[in-house]
Amino acid sequence: MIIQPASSLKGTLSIPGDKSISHRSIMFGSIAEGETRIYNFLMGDDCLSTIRCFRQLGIHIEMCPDSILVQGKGLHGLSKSDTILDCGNSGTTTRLISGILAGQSFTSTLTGDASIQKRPMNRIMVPLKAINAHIEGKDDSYCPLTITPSTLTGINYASPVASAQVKSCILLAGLYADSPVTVSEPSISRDHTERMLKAFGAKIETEGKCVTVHPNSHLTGREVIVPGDISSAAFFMVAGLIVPNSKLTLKNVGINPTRRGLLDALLEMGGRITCLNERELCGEPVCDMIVESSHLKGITISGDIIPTMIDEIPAFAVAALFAEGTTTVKDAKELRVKESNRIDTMTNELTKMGAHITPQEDGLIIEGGYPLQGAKLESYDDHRIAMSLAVASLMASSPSEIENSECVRISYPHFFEHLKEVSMYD
Ligand SMILES: O=C(O)C1=C[C@@H](OP(=O)(O)O)[C@@H](O)[C@H](O)C1
Ligand SMILES: C=C(OP(=O)(O)O)C(=O)O
Repeated sequence: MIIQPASSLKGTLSIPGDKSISHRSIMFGSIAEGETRIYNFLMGDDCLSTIRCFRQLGIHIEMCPDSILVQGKGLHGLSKSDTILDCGNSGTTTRLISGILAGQSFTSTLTGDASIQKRPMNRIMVPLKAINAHIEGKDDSYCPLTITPSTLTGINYASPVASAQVKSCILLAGLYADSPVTVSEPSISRDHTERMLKAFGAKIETEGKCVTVHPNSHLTGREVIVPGDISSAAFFMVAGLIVPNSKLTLKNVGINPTRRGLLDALLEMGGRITCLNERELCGEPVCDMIVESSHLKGITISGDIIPTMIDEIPAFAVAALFAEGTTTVKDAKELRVKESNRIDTMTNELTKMGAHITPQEDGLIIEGGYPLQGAKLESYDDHRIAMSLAVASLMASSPSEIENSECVRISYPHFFEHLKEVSMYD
Protein backbone atom coordinates (compact mmCIF):
# COMPACT_ATOMS: atom_id res chain seq x y z
CA MET A 1 0.00 0.00 0.00
CA ILE A 2 1.40 3.38 -1.03
CA ILE A 3 0.42 6.33 1.17
CA GLN A 4 0.77 9.80 -0.33
CA PRO A 5 1.28 12.78 1.96
CA ALA A 6 -1.99 14.70 2.38
CA SER A 7 -2.50 18.46 2.50
CA SER A 8 -5.68 18.21 4.59
CA LEU A 9 -8.37 15.76 5.71
CA LYS A 10 -12.05 16.60 5.31
CA GLY A 11 -15.31 14.70 5.60
CA THR A 12 -17.49 12.44 7.69
CA LEU A 13 -16.89 8.78 8.50
CA SER A 14 -19.13 6.20 10.19
CA ILE A 15 -16.81 4.26 12.44
CA PRO A 16 -17.17 0.44 12.13
CA GLY A 17 -18.49 -1.65 15.02
CA ASP A 18 -16.44 -2.24 18.16
CA LYS A 19 -14.32 -5.37 17.97
CA SER A 20 -14.49 -6.24 21.69
CA ILE A 21 -18.27 -5.82 21.80
CA SER A 22 -18.78 -7.75 18.53
CA HIS A 23 -16.83 -10.75 19.90
CA ARG A 24 -18.84 -10.74 23.12
CA SER A 25 -22.19 -10.47 21.32
CA ILE A 26 -21.51 -13.75 19.48
CA MET A 27 -20.14 -15.52 22.55
CA PHE A 28 -22.86 -14.46 24.97
CA GLY A 29 -25.56 -14.92 22.32
CA SER A 30 -24.35 -18.50 21.83
CA ILE A 31 -24.58 -19.41 25.53
CA ALA A 32 -27.87 -17.54 26.06
CA GLU A 33 -31.29 -19.11 25.54
CA GLY A 34 -33.08 -17.99 22.38
CA GLU A 35 -32.23 -15.54 19.63
CA THR A 36 -29.69 -12.72 19.72
CA ARG A 37 -29.79 -10.27 16.83
CA ILE A 38 -26.67 -8.12 16.38
CA TYR A 39 -26.60 -4.84 14.43
CA ASN A 40 -23.43 -3.03 13.29
CA PHE A 41 -21.35 -6.17 13.95
CA LEU A 42 -17.70 -5.74 12.93
CA MET A 43 -17.05 -7.95 9.90
CA GLY A 44 -13.32 -8.02 10.65
CA ASP A 45 -11.31 -11.23 10.53
CA ASP A 46 -11.00 -11.47 14.33
CA CYS A 47 -14.76 -11.39 14.87
CA LEU A 48 -15.26 -13.81 11.98
CA SER A 49 -12.92 -16.17 13.86
CA THR A 50 -15.27 -16.01 16.84
CA ILE A 51 -18.23 -16.83 14.59
CA ARG A 52 -16.31 -19.76 13.06
CA CYS A 53 -15.47 -21.18 16.52
CA PHE A 54 -19.06 -21.02 17.79
CA ARG A 55 -20.32 -22.60 14.57
CA GLN A 56 -17.77 -25.39 15.18
CA LEU A 57 -19.37 -25.74 18.64
CA GLY A 58 -22.80 -26.36 17.07
CA ILE A 59 -24.33 -22.87 17.17
CA HIS A 60 -26.39 -21.71 14.20
CA ILE A 61 -25.22 -18.19 13.25
CA GLU A 62 -26.85 -16.57 10.26
CA MET A 63 -25.48 -13.59 8.32
CA CYS A 64 -28.56 -11.48 7.45
CA PRO A 65 -28.32 -8.42 5.18
CA ASP A 66 -28.53 -5.92 8.08
CA SER A 67 -27.59 -8.03 11.10
CA ILE A 68 -26.25 -11.31 12.49
CA LEU A 69 -28.67 -13.78 14.04
CA VAL A 70 -27.38 -16.17 16.73
CA GLN A 71 -29.59 -19.11 17.79
CA GLY A 72 -28.42 -19.47 21.38
CA LYS A 73 -28.58 -22.87 23.07
CA GLY A 74 -28.04 -21.88 26.69
CA LEU A 75 -25.06 -22.33 29.03
CA HIS A 76 -24.92 -26.09 28.46
CA GLY A 77 -25.99 -26.24 24.80
CA LEU A 78 -22.61 -26.19 23.03
CA SER A 79 -21.43 -29.44 21.45
CA LYS A 80 -17.96 -30.89 20.91
CA SER A 81 -16.17 -29.74 17.79
CA ASP A 82 -14.88 -32.50 15.50
CA THR A 83 -11.89 -30.36 14.62
CA ILE A 84 -9.46 -28.03 16.42
CA LEU A 85 -11.04 -24.62 17.10
CA ASP A 86 -9.23 -22.01 15.01
CA CYS A 87 -9.03 -18.60 16.72
CA GLY A 88 -7.05 -17.08 13.82
CA ASN A 89 -5.17 -13.93 14.91
CA SER A 90 -7.52 -13.12 17.79
CA GLY A 91 -6.28 -13.04 21.38
CA THR A 92 -9.78 -12.07 22.53
CA THR A 93 -11.34 -15.15 20.92
CA THR A 94 -8.66 -17.47 22.32
CA ARG A 95 -8.78 -16.22 25.90
CA LEU A 96 -12.52 -15.65 26.29
CA ILE A 97 -13.59 -18.90 24.66
CA SER A 98 -11.22 -20.77 26.99
CA GLY A 99 -13.27 -19.58 29.97
CA ILE A 100 -16.47 -20.88 28.37
CA LEU A 101 -14.88 -24.18 27.30
CA ALA A 102 -13.59 -24.80 30.83
CA GLY A 103 -17.21 -25.23 31.92
CA GLN A 104 -18.26 -27.72 29.21
CA SER A 105 -18.71 -31.46 29.53
CA PHE A 106 -16.54 -32.21 26.48
CA THR A 107 -12.89 -31.77 25.52
CA SER A 108 -11.78 -28.96 23.19
CA THR A 109 -8.50 -28.05 21.54
CA LEU A 110 -7.89 -24.56 20.25
CA THR A 111 -5.14 -22.73 18.45
CA GLY A 112 -4.57 -19.84 16.03
CA ASP A 113 -2.09 -18.34 13.59
CA ALA A 114 1.68 -17.91 14.08
CA SER A 115 1.19 -14.74 16.15
CA ILE A 116 -1.41 -16.33 18.46
CA GLN A 117 0.94 -19.27 19.03
CA LYS A 118 3.51 -16.84 20.46
CA ARG A 119 1.14 -14.95 22.76
CA PRO A 120 1.16 -15.81 26.50
CA MET A 121 -1.69 -18.05 27.61
CA ASN A 122 -0.29 -18.76 31.11
CA ARG A 123 -2.12 -15.60 32.21
CA ILE A 124 -5.42 -17.49 31.75
CA MET A 125 -4.08 -20.97 32.52
CA VAL A 126 -3.03 -20.00 36.06
CA PRO A 127 -6.45 -18.68 37.18
CA LEU A 128 -8.34 -21.37 35.27
CA LYS A 129 -6.30 -24.06 37.04
CA ALA A 130 -7.00 -22.27 40.33
CA ILE A 131 -10.74 -22.84 39.81
CA ASN A 132 -9.97 -26.50 39.05
CA ALA A 133 -10.21 -26.27 35.26
CA HIS A 134 -8.15 -28.83 33.35
CA ILE A 135 -6.18 -26.91 30.75
CA GLU A 136 -2.89 -27.77 29.09
CA GLY A 137 -0.81 -25.78 26.65
CA LYS A 138 2.42 -26.06 24.71
CA ASP A 139 5.34 -25.47 27.10
CA ASP A 140 2.69 -24.84 29.76
CA SER A 141 1.93 -21.40 28.31
CA TYR A 142 1.12 -21.36 24.60
CA CYS A 143 -1.44 -22.53 22.03
CA PRO A 144 -2.54 -25.14 21.16
CA LEU A 145 -4.56 -25.37 24.37
CA THR A 146 -6.51 -28.46 25.38
CA ILE A 147 -9.33 -28.11 27.87
CA THR A 148 -10.95 -31.19 29.42
CA PRO A 149 -14.10 -31.36 31.58
CA SER A 150 -13.88 -30.75 35.34
CA THR A 151 -15.97 -29.36 38.20
CA LEU A 152 -15.17 -25.67 38.59
CA THR A 153 -14.96 -24.09 42.03
CA GLY A 154 -15.37 -20.47 43.17
CA ILE A 155 -12.32 -18.29 43.77
CA ASN A 156 -11.19 -14.77 44.61
CA TYR A 157 -8.45 -14.08 42.05
CA ALA A 158 -6.16 -11.05 42.15
CA SER A 159 -4.91 -10.72 38.59
CA PRO A 160 -1.34 -9.38 38.37
CA VAL A 161 -2.18 -7.76 35.02
CA ALA A 162 -4.89 -5.28 34.01
CA SER A 163 -6.34 -7.32 31.16
CA ALA A 164 -9.97 -7.52 30.07
CA GLN A 165 -9.21 -10.81 28.35
CA VAL A 166 -7.98 -12.40 31.60
CA LYS A 167 -10.83 -10.87 33.62
CA SER A 168 -13.46 -11.98 31.08
CA CYS A 169 -12.04 -15.51 30.80
CA ILE A 170 -12.37 -16.04 34.56
CA LEU A 171 -15.83 -14.42 34.74
CA LEU A 172 -17.10 -16.63 31.92
CA ALA A 173 -15.72 -19.74 33.63
CA GLY A 174 -17.40 -18.42 36.79
CA LEU A 175 -20.81 -18.88 35.15
CA TYR A 176 -20.10 -22.62 35.41
CA ALA A 177 -18.54 -22.70 38.92
CA ASP A 178 -20.13 -24.11 42.08
CA SER A 179 -19.85 -20.78 43.97
CA PRO A 180 -19.15 -17.10 43.14
CA VAL A 181 -15.97 -16.07 41.34
CA THR A 182 -14.37 -12.68 42.07
CA VAL A 183 -11.61 -11.10 39.98
CA SER A 184 -9.65 -7.98 40.89
CA GLU A 185 -7.10 -6.21 38.74
CA PRO A 186 -4.40 -3.58 39.37
CA SER A 187 -6.14 -0.99 37.13
CA ILE A 188 -9.59 -1.19 35.61
CA SER A 189 -9.60 -2.73 32.13
CA ARG A 190 -12.46 -2.48 29.59
CA ASP A 191 -15.74 -3.53 31.18
CA HIS A 192 -17.78 -4.68 28.15
CA THR A 193 -18.10 -8.21 29.55
CA GLU A 194 -19.60 -6.93 32.79
CA ARG A 195 -22.04 -4.60 31.01
CA MET A 196 -23.15 -7.11 28.41
CA LEU A 197 -23.36 -10.18 30.69
CA LYS A 198 -25.60 -8.14 33.00
CA ALA A 199 -27.80 -7.16 30.05
CA PHE A 200 -28.11 -10.86 29.12
CA GLY A 201 -29.32 -11.55 32.66
CA ALA A 202 -26.21 -12.73 34.52
CA LYS A 203 -25.85 -11.87 38.19
CA ILE A 204 -22.66 -9.82 38.21
CA GLU A 205 -21.50 -7.00 40.52
CA THR A 206 -18.66 -4.50 40.27
CA GLU A 207 -17.09 -2.81 43.28
CA GLY A 208 -14.07 -0.67 42.41
CA LYS A 209 -11.48 -2.95 40.84
CA CYS A 210 -13.35 -6.17 41.82
CA VAL A 211 -15.98 -7.97 39.79
CA THR A 212 -18.01 -10.93 41.08
CA VAL A 213 -20.08 -13.31 38.98
CA HIS A 214 -22.57 -15.72 40.48
CA PRO A 215 -22.83 -19.19 38.96
CA ASN A 216 -25.76 -20.70 37.11
CA SER A 217 -27.02 -17.36 35.92
CA HIS A 218 -29.60 -17.86 33.23
CA LEU A 219 -28.72 -15.86 30.09
CA THR A 220 -31.46 -14.74 27.69
CA GLY A 221 -30.88 -13.76 24.05
CA ARG A 222 -31.46 -10.09 23.14
CA GLU A 223 -30.85 -7.39 20.58
CA VAL A 224 -27.36 -5.88 20.53
CA ILE A 225 -26.48 -2.69 18.65
CA VAL A 226 -22.69 -2.46 18.54
CA PRO A 227 -21.25 1.07 18.96
CA GLY A 228 -18.43 2.31 16.70
CA ASP A 229 -14.94 1.27 17.82
CA ILE A 230 -12.86 4.04 19.42
CA SER A 231 -9.80 1.89 18.65
CA SER A 232 -10.62 2.32 14.93
CA ALA A 233 -11.66 5.96 15.29
CA ALA A 234 -8.22 6.49 16.91
CA PHE A 235 -6.43 6.62 13.55
CA PHE A 236 -8.70 9.38 12.28
CA MET A 237 -8.65 11.23 15.62
CA VAL A 238 -4.86 11.45 15.39
CA ALA A 239 -4.79 12.11 11.64
CA GLY A 240 -7.34 14.93 11.95
CA LEU A 241 -5.26 16.61 14.66
CA ILE A 242 -1.85 16.41 12.97
CA VAL A 243 -2.65 17.11 9.29
CA PRO A 244 -3.05 20.89 8.80
CA ASN A 245 -6.39 22.44 7.73
CA SER A 246 -8.33 19.30 8.64
CA LYS A 247 -11.82 18.82 9.94
CA LEU A 248 -13.29 15.35 10.33
CA THR A 249 -16.62 14.20 11.74
CA LEU A 250 -16.48 10.70 13.19
CA LYS A 251 -19.95 9.30 13.75
CA ASN A 252 -21.04 6.85 16.42
CA VAL A 253 -17.83 6.43 18.46
CA GLY A 254 -17.95 4.44 21.71
CA ILE A 255 -16.65 6.51 24.66
CA ASN A 256 -17.05 4.00 27.51
CA PRO A 257 -14.96 5.38 30.44
CA THR A 258 -12.80 2.22 30.35
CA ARG A 259 -11.98 2.83 26.66
CA ARG A 260 -11.67 6.60 26.27
CA GLY A 261 -8.07 7.08 27.43
CA LEU A 262 -6.89 8.22 23.98
CA LEU A 263 -9.57 10.91 23.86
CA ASP A 264 -8.57 12.21 27.30
CA ALA A 265 -4.85 12.11 26.48
CA LEU A 266 -5.31 13.99 23.17
CA LEU A 267 -7.48 16.61 24.91
CA GLU A 268 -4.73 17.07 27.52
CA MET A 269 -2.24 17.62 24.67
CA GLY A 270 -4.41 20.46 23.41
CA GLY A 271 -6.26 18.50 20.72
CA ARG A 272 -9.45 20.10 19.42
CA ILE A 273 -11.90 17.23 19.66
CA THR A 274 -15.55 17.96 20.39
CA CYS A 275 -17.98 15.24 21.45
CA LEU A 276 -21.53 15.86 20.24
CA ASN A 277 -24.81 13.96 20.66
CA GLU A 278 -23.63 11.95 23.66
CA ARG A 279 -26.07 9.06 24.10
CA GLU A 280 -26.31 5.41 25.21
CA LEU A 281 -26.44 2.51 22.80
CA CYS A 282 -27.21 -0.85 24.40
CA GLY A 283 -25.66 0.21 27.71
CA GLU A 284 -22.56 1.77 26.12
CA PRO A 285 -21.97 5.55 25.88
CA VAL A 286 -21.36 6.84 22.33
CA CYS A 287 -20.97 10.24 20.64
CA ASP A 288 -20.13 11.90 17.33
CA MET A 289 -16.70 13.54 17.30
CA ILE A 290 -15.47 16.60 15.48
CA VAL A 291 -11.71 16.60 15.14
CA GLU A 292 -9.80 19.68 13.93
CA SER A 293 -6.09 20.30 13.27
CA SER A 294 -4.41 21.37 16.50
CA HIS A 295 -1.18 22.54 18.06
CA LEU A 296 -0.29 19.64 20.38
CA LYS A 297 1.97 19.66 23.44
CA GLY A 298 3.89 16.64 24.73
CA ILE A 299 2.60 14.90 27.89
CA THR A 300 3.37 11.86 30.06
CA ILE A 301 0.87 9.01 30.25
CA SER A 302 1.19 6.26 32.87
CA GLY A 303 -0.77 4.21 35.41
CA ASP A 304 -4.54 3.81 35.28
CA ILE A 305 -5.05 5.48 31.89
CA ILE A 306 -2.87 2.91 30.10
CA PRO A 307 -5.37 -0.01 30.00
CA THR A 308 -8.06 2.42 28.78
CA MET A 309 -6.02 3.17 25.64
CA ILE A 310 -3.78 0.13 25.30
CA ASP A 311 -4.59 -0.59 21.63
CA GLU A 312 -4.42 3.11 20.74
CA ILE A 313 -0.84 3.71 21.94
CA PRO A 314 0.70 3.13 18.47
CA ALA A 315 -1.61 5.85 17.08
CA PHE A 316 -0.93 8.03 20.12
CA ALA A 317 2.83 7.72 19.43
CA VAL A 318 2.21 9.18 15.97
CA ALA A 319 0.38 12.18 17.50
CA ALA A 320 3.37 12.68 19.84
CA LEU A 321 5.71 13.02 16.83
CA PHE A 322 3.88 16.26 15.97
CA ALA A 323 3.60 17.62 19.52
CA GLU A 324 5.85 20.32 20.94
CA GLY A 325 8.36 18.80 23.36
CA THR A 326 8.67 15.31 24.78
CA THR A 327 5.93 12.71 25.22
CA THR A 328 6.51 9.76 27.53
CA VAL A 329 4.54 6.50 27.72
CA LYS A 330 5.11 4.47 30.91
CA ASP A 331 3.55 1.32 32.48
CA ALA A 332 2.70 -0.07 29.04
CA LYS A 333 4.75 -3.29 29.05
CA GLU A 334 1.62 -5.10 27.79
CA LEU A 335 2.39 -3.61 24.36
CA ARG A 336 5.16 -6.21 24.09
CA VAL A 337 2.69 -9.15 24.01
CA LYS A 338 0.19 -7.99 21.39
CA GLU A 339 0.03 -9.11 17.72
CA SER A 340 3.60 -7.78 17.51
CA ASN A 341 5.91 -6.31 20.13
CA ARG A 342 4.40 -2.87 19.59
CA ILE A 343 7.14 -0.98 21.49
CA ASP A 344 9.80 -2.38 19.16
CA THR A 345 7.80 -2.42 15.93
CA MET A 346 6.69 1.23 16.27
CA THR A 347 10.24 2.28 17.20
CA ASN A 348 11.79 0.45 14.22
CA GLU A 349 9.37 1.77 11.63
CA LEU A 350 9.02 5.38 12.82
CA THR A 351 12.82 5.62 13.11
CA LYS A 352 13.03 4.72 9.39
CA MET A 353 10.91 7.83 8.74
CA GLY A 354 13.23 10.09 10.75
CA ALA A 355 11.34 10.12 14.06
CA HIS A 356 13.18 10.55 17.36
CA ILE A 357 11.70 7.75 19.44
CA THR A 358 13.40 5.71 22.16
CA PRO A 359 12.02 2.38 23.34
CA GLN A 360 11.77 1.71 27.08
CA GLU A 361 11.10 -1.60 28.84
CA ASP A 362 7.55 -0.41 29.60
CA GLY A 363 6.92 2.30 27.02
CA LEU A 364 8.34 4.95 24.73
CA ILE A 365 9.96 8.39 24.82
CA ILE A 366 9.07 10.49 21.78
CA GLU A 367 10.60 13.84 20.83
CA GLY A 368 8.14 15.90 18.83
CA GLY A 369 8.85 18.29 15.99
CA TYR A 370 11.27 16.37 13.75
CA PRO A 371 10.27 16.20 10.08
CA LEU A 372 9.36 12.77 8.64
CA GLN A 373 10.32 11.38 5.26
CA GLY A 374 8.59 8.62 3.31
CA ALA A 375 10.05 5.12 3.75
CA LYS A 376 9.49 1.46 2.96
CA LEU A 377 7.65 0.30 6.10
CA GLU A 378 6.70 -3.10 7.54
CA SER A 379 3.42 -3.86 9.35
CA TYR A 380 4.73 -7.07 10.98
CA ASP A 381 1.21 -8.36 10.12
CA ASP A 382 -0.08 -6.20 12.96
CA HIS A 383 -3.20 -4.24 11.95
CA ARG A 384 -2.66 -1.46 14.51
CA ILE A 385 0.91 -0.93 13.31
CA ALA A 386 -0.16 -0.83 9.62
CA MET A 387 -2.82 1.83 10.32
CA SER A 388 -0.61 3.93 12.63
CA LEU A 389 2.15 3.98 10.00
CA ALA A 390 -0.38 5.04 7.37
CA VAL A 391 -1.34 8.01 9.55
CA ALA A 392 2.32 8.99 10.05
CA SER A 393 2.85 8.69 6.29
CA LEU A 394 0.22 11.39 5.63
CA MET A 395 2.65 13.88 7.15
CA ALA A 396 5.90 12.73 5.50
CA SER A 397 7.72 14.74 2.84
CA SER A 398 7.39 11.89 0.28
CA PRO A 399 5.20 8.78 -0.23
CA SER A 400 5.64 5.67 1.96
CA GLU A 401 5.06 2.04 1.10
CA ILE A 402 3.56 -0.21 3.79
CA GLU A 403 4.31 -3.90 3.31
CA ASN A 404 1.76 -6.52 4.41
CA SER A 405 -0.92 -3.90 4.91
CA GLU A 406 -3.78 -6.39 4.24
CA CYS A 407 -3.73 -7.17 7.98
CA VAL A 408 -6.04 -4.16 8.49
CA ARG A 409 -8.86 -6.60 7.70
CA ILE A 410 -8.42 -7.93 11.27
CA SER A 411 -10.15 -4.91 12.82
CA TYR A 412 -10.93 -2.32 10.09
CA PRO A 413 -11.42 -3.91 6.64
CA HIS A 414 -12.31 -0.59 4.91
CA PHE A 415 -9.57 1.48 6.55
CA PHE A 416 -7.67 2.38 3.37
CA GLU A 417 -10.90 3.25 1.50
CA HIS A 418 -11.91 5.53 4.38
CA LEU A 419 -8.46 7.13 4.46
CA LYS A 420 -8.61 7.84 0.74
CA GLU A 421 -12.14 9.20 1.03
CA VAL A 422 -11.11 11.96 3.47
CA SER A 423 -7.58 12.73 2.16
CA MET A 424 -7.09 15.92 0.11
CA TYR A 425 -3.93 16.41 -1.92
CA ASP A 426 -2.53 19.67 -3.32
O1 LIG B 1 -11.08 -7.87 25.97
C1 LIG B 1 -10.88 -7.39 24.84
O2 LIG B 1 -11.78 -7.36 23.95
C2 LIG B 1 -9.55 -6.83 24.53
C3 LIG B 1 -8.68 -6.58 25.56
C4 LIG B 1 -7.33 -6.03 25.36
O3 LIG B 1 -6.39 -7.07 25.55
P1 LIG B 1 -5.80 -7.46 27.01
O4 LIG B 1 -6.89 -7.97 27.83
O5 LIG B 1 -4.78 -8.52 26.72
O6 LIG B 1 -5.19 -6.19 27.52
C5 LIG B 1 -7.13 -5.45 23.97
O7 LIG B 1 -5.76 -5.27 23.70
C6 LIG B 1 -7.74 -6.32 22.90
O8 LIG B 1 -7.62 -5.71 21.64
C7 LIG B 1 -9.21 -6.54 23.15
C1 LIG C 1 -4.51 -6.77 20.82
C2 LIG C 1 -5.53 -6.79 19.97
O1 LIG C 1 -6.43 -7.82 19.81
P1 LIG C 1 -6.40 -9.32 20.34
O2 LIG C 1 -5.69 -9.35 21.67
O3 LIG C 1 -7.84 -9.74 20.42
O4 LIG C 1 -5.67 -10.14 19.31
C3 LIG C 1 -5.82 -5.61 19.13
O5 LIG C 1 -6.86 -5.62 18.45
O6 LIG C 1 -5.05 -4.62 19.11
